[in-house]
Amino acid sequence: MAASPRITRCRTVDLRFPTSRFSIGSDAVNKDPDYSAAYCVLETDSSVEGHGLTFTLGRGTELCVMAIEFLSRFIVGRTLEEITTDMGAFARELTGDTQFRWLGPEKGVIHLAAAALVNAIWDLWARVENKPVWLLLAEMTPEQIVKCIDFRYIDDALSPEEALAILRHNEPTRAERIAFLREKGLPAYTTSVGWFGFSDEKIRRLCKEALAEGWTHFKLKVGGDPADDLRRGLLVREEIGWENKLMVDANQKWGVLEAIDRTTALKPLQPWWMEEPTSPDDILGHARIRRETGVRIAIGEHCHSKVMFKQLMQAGSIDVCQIDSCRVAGVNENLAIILMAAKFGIPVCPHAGGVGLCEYVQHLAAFDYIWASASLKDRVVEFVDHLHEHFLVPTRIERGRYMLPEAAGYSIEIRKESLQEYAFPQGTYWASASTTA
Ligand SMILES: C[C@H](O)[C@@H](O)CC(=O)C(=O)O
Repeated sequence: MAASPRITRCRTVDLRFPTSRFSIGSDAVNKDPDYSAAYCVLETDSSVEGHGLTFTLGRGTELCVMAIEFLSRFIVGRTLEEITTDMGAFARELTGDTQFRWLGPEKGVIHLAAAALVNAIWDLWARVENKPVWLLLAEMTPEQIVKCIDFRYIDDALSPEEALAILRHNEPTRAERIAFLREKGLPAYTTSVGWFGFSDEKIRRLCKEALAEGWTHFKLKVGGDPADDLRRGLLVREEIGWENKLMVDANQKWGVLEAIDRTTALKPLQPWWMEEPTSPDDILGHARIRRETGVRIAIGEHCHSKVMFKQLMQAGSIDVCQIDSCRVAGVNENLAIILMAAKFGIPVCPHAGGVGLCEYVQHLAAFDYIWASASLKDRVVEFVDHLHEHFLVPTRIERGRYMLPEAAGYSIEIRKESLQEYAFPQGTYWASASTTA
């Protein structure tokens, strides 16, 4: 058996992509954001590399790059086998260091950096095994999966024994779900029709095009003028009808009291969910909004740890669990969240609105179906049509469904040409932009 590759170096790239000028509800990103990512490549003493990234939105990416370089000291010099023999211990080592915890714990830039590195290890592992990450997970044993999870702060909600019971219950029928996914793919929804800044005509055109492509679930940004939110929502309803699903996303725009009023005011749209109506840290606030409006609440893209998700589930704050591939510390922590959601009977509808998030999260949604929930009921994976051309294995969407990749790895390797063009600030795009500024 070939020796396990030893990680010799972690290369990092600050990537910034000038995107079409869209905007979303929260003011923080209403100023012409550029999609961006802190990207890392784990070089090894073999020909195989591991690739990972953490998504950012235009500002501060260099801080994530610095944090990745800082944390990579835990990885460089070790063999893949040393790390993957106990992935749970590795995850705790990367996120639980007594000194790094003062930069968190398990939140902020240091946690985003851990996400990029953990995901890069999974990419490397899957490449060595010559499988996509979703299949690497699918072919593990329940015991191997549980060993990837650090239960320290969640065992009051999900114990290792409970996780094992869920996995062992679903193991006998695993093969049929793998076959189904390979044939039918994962149901998805589109966010691409309803960004702020789109004219009515553009929204109508995009809705018509999406319907023709087979989309049945549509997400609209809200959080602007109340009357205009409702007007735009009714416009989308005119185009998609009432049998298709419409979700609304406020991107943390309101305080709790206003969120209750604004969510209630949008009930004529029959929203399938209201997403991020208030601060993602406000667990009790989301419970109150859910209780007082009766509208399904979706949250997760800015929830920084499994502990946040645990509390949202325990407090009755959440109807839809929107995991994000690199907001928490990568695959390991998301396995914990997905299994917790399965225990609480909460559907996982992953967030994927950014650079590489779609490419990443299809693997995690497959894990949920194969091993955790064993159901696709009320489960849709987000899709946005941004920047897939920069990836060697871009997402493949057919009739509103993700068709799973068979290429080895985590689908996150970025083309060399894109790295050369959009590395910041030395990439050819930014070099020419600064000369013309
Ligand atoms: C701004 C990003 O594209 C994205 O994260 C927006 C968002 O909130 C989403 O749900 O997607």
